[in-house]
Amino acid sequence: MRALVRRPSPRMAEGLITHIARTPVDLPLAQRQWEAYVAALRAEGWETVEVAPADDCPDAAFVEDTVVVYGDLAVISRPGADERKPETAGTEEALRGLGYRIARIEAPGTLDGGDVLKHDGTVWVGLGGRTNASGLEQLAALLGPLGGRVVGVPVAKVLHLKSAVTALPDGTVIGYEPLVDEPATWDAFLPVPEEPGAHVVLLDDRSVLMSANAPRTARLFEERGLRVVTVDISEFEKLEGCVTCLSVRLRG
Ligand SMILES: NC(=O)NCCC[C@H](N)C(=O)O
Repeated sequence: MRALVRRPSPRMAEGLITHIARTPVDLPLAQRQWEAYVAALRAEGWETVEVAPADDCPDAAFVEDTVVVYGDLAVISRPGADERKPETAGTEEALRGLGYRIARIEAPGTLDGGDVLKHDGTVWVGLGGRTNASGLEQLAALLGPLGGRVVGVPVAKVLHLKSAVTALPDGTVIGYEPLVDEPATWDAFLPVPEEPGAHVVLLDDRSVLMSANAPRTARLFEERGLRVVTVDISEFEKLEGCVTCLSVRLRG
């Protein structure tokens, strides 16, 4: 099991914000938090592969947004924010080097990986923020032959679909309800009591990685029989990032 990561840019403090107010980022702390995030993945058995740094791109650490990986296919994204478009070249190079087939979202399509939630053959794509209808249609055409069924979901209250919802190993979709546009999209929707609790990275079929900033949600997951690993990512949360954005898991 491998995961792509990308170290934070020295310009990270200039990262984009859309829905929250800017508060100063502590860069040395962000760098330590990133190292600890990578160490947590490794401790859980994930080999981490670093995408070449993109130091001129303040948001480069949010590597998830640059690609959607499905089976042996890497769909290189076309980020909705122009500032982030140069981030994709390094991701493409890394995945080509790992042997993935490469496809690309082309203009006028835009799509951020953070808008794409996959579970068991269904691929929900958030529309309204960084991803547009053309990006969704292109992704659907690329994943359809591989068995991926793409479903559009409105996103207006937060940056990305996965800023609102993610899925537990059993497919239960979790979200902090005030920020979820249409909770009824999912049959198995579980509201969580804290905003940073809405994001999990699946480590294996009974373990999740989540922000240290959501202790009540962590207890809720433990009561459901999950093992919870926490990381402090406060400096990334100041830029609307969450645990999912900092890696791309490669399961193939
Ligand atoms: N997948 C994600 O949720 N990515 C977070 C990206 C945050 C970054 N500051 C941005 O606005 O693009």
